[in-house]
Formats: sequence, structure tokens, C-alpha cells
Amino acid sequence: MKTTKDFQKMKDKNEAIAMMTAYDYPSAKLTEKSGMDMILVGDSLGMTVLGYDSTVPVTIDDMVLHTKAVRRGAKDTFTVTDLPFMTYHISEETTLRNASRLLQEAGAQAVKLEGAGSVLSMISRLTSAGVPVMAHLGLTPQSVGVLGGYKVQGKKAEEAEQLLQDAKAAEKAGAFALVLECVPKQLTGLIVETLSIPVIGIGAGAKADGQVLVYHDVIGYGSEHLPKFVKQYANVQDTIEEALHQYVSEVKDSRFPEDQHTFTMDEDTLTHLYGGKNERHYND
Ligand SMILES: Nc1nc(=O)c2c([nH]1)NC[C@@H]1CN(c3ccc(C(=O)N[C@@H](CCC(=O)O)C(=O)O)cc3)CN21
Ligand SMILES: CC(C)C(=O)C(=O)O
Ligand SMILES: [Mg+2]
Repeated sequence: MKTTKDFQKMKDKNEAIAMMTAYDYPSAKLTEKSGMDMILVGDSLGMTVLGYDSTVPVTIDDMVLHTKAVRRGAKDTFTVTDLPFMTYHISEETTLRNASRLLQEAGAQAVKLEGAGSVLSMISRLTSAGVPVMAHLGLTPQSVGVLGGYKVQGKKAEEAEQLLQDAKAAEKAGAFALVLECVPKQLTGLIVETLSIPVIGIGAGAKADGQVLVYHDVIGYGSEHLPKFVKQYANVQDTIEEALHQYVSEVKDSRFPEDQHTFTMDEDTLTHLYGGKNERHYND
């Protein structure tokens, strides 16, 4: 399994880091098989697999459950799990307890948390307790209510300057990497050059040290609205729809199951079972 040190080396050697979300056993298995460098158990699972309209309702129990499933499917891939909304704000104690659940109970290698400001002291507290922390700046979806929607961040000079300062502060607080979401590519370039730690972009352009996307977006599985930054590499949704439709038709037309899908018993047993009154149609 790769380590935080390997990701640092990859940045230093200009080798791009490939990261994607996974939420369950099958998605984790396929993600590991693909040669992905790192898995994110994102709180986006609230939207992609639980059907909420934001990441705000997601709980620490949700993240523990899904991280366990992911780790069973991807035993050799470095796995980062999102600390969900309001699980790293109340106190240092609850923050440490929640991170401990993700690392010790669920088997994650690191945690990710959104924002700067008062969150910086949590990054530093977690890091000094031995928890690798990935920071997340730019569009921080847990703050959708404050931001007023999922919009590009750091387009104005003042916001860009603030983002750069926050990125530097996150590195100084001990973060081993930074996710930068939905910012202009020029700002990404500046942050990548300024920071020593790897910067993983999503909607942040080609200058980032790595890229992360949401599993369901990449394979075209159930996402209705795709953000501009997504490249959909497959459309499994159409394949699934077609298969389910065919199954319903075949059940209704009695074309499924066929003999090859069916179990049978031998003639003697059948005769015994029906007291010698075995009629031919039992054997159909
Ligand atoms: N399926 C999925 N993919 C994601 O990337 C994702 C989630 N869910 N859930 C959590 C957050 C929410 N994210 C989002 C959601 C929407 C946009 C979006 O529609 N952005 C506009 C930008 C508008 C603008 O400011 O110009 C876009 O057109 O891309 C961006 C990020 C990223 N994350
Ligand atoms: C979009 C990525 C970075 C994320 O935080 C998530 O999937 O929850
Ligand atoms: Mg997230």
C-alpha cells in the first residue's frame, strides 16, 4: 500500500496522483484493480448512494459503515474518509473521537475535512495525534448553505488571495495533502507552486498534482446533473436500465427462468413424493 510519503514523492517527481471515490465493496474492488493511487470514501455518498440533496445529512455512522465495506474490497489501497458535516467543529475531543472511529473501527488510513479558519486547529490537533489529514478548500460542499450553491470559488482577487493563505495555513497545520475543488486553473497553478504538499484537484484544472472525481460520475451511474468538470468515461446506467427492462418483460412473458436456471429431482424421489401418482406435468 502507498503511504503519505509516496504521495509526497509523486508530487516531487511530477507524477500525477489518480484518486476516485468509492462507497461500497464492488466499487472499491474495481477501483483498486484499476491501479488507482488513492480512494476517497467521500461524504458525496449522501447524494450518490443515499439520495440526499446535499452532503449535510451524512453522519459519522454512515461513513464508518461505508468505509468498512470499501476496505473489504480494497485491502491494498490508501483510503481517505471524509469527516462529515459538524463532526470536527464541536470540540477537539469529539473531532479526535470521530477520526478514531474512521481509522480504528473502519480502517481508513486518513481523514479529510473541509475549510480553514477554526478547522485549522483541528488539522493540527489530529496530525499531532498521528492522524494523517487531507485538507479540502475552494468549493466546500458541506458549506453549501453559507456559499449559496455549488459555485466556482476564488474568481475574485480577494477570494483567491484568501484561498492561497488558507492553503498555506493548512499545510502549516500539518495536512499531508489538499483537495482543491472548483477554482480557476490559474489559482490552482499558484497554489501548486506555493505548497510543498500534493494538491489534488476536482474542477481545478490540469495544473493540480492529482485529480479526484466521483465514481458515479465517471461511470455514468445515476447522476442526473453532471458538473462541467466531470468527464463521463462510460454510461452504465443505460446498460442497467436495459437489463432490468428485459428481465421484467421475460418474467411477465414466462421466458425466464429457463431449464438451465432451474433445479430438478430424480424420477424415483418424485414418484415417492407423490405416492406413485406422479404425473408427467410435475416433470415439466
Ligand atoms: N455526484 C457528485 N459529484 C460531485 O462532484 C459532487 C457530489 N456529487 N456531491 C458533493 C459535491 C457537490 N459538487 C458539485 C456539485 C455541483 C457543481 C456544479 O454544478 N457546478 C457548476 C459551476 C457553476 C459556476 O459557478 O459556474 C458547474 O456547472 O459545474 C459543482 C460541484 C461536487 N461534489
Ligand atoms: C468531491 C470529493 C472531493 C469529495 O469530497 C466527496 O466525494 O465527498
Ligand atoms: Mg466530500
